Amino acid sequence: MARAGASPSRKPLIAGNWKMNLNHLEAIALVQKIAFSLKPPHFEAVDVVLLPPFTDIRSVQTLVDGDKLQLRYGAQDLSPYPSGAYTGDISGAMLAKLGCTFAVVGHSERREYHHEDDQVVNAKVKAAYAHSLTPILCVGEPLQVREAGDHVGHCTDQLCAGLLGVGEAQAASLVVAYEPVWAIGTGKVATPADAQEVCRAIRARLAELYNPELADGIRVLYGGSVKSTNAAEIMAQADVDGALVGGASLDGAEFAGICIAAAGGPLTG
Ligand SMILES: O=C[C@H](O)COP(=O)(O)O
Repeated sequence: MARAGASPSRKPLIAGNWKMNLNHLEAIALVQKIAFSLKPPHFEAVDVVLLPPFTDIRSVQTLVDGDKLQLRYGAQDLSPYPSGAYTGDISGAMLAKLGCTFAVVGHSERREYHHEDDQVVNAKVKAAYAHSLTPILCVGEPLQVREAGDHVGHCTDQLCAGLLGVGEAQAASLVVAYEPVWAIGTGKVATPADAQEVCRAIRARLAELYNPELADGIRVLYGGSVKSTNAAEIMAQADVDGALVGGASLDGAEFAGICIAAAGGPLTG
């Protein structure tokens, strides 16, 4: 969807974070359904990124390569380390070899359940760049921070910490996702104005960290209970360039509906 004032480099992006759902056979079925539901003009208008569990990535790669699908894919996390004795971890190099082009970093579920602090998030951002993966850097406030009115500062502080030591050349390809923790998986979607307030503040902080032109080209997504029925109004906001979708990305028709909304609506003619 062409949004007034948005830089052309901010092509809308819809990313489906499957979280810990779907085995590799279920993954194949979902990718086929999404691919069937979207047509070439949609892909001209929106970038569609799938973020399966690690165990599904090879299957997704085979399908995307074999059927020449215009879908991109990536990982939900990566190790901050390049290789070695880190049991259970997956390196950026392994993901790049599987054709991944994106990696989520700093999702609130990693911060909460795996105790990932800003330093770890920053190391993972750098690990992603080291392997030519685009980090989708997640920031977002818990409910008590929102209720105290400190949500903007909380998110921009997380942004700065995540980008410590990241230079302009790398930051130019960054994707940021604003996900208020209270809106994730709860059905409590932020209002379009809530999303715009924080996404605009994120862009303003990026302009301070780097420069206004670079900030104007960076995609800032909203995430939290996005569905096909609310996607268009959220993405109509000036500083919201797409969505990081959780639950609704597990339903092929629903996820395709979100992508179509981001592409400007159903095809005509
Ligand atoms: O990564 C995705 C977000 O956590 C949003 O999840 P949700 O769409 O289920 O609320």
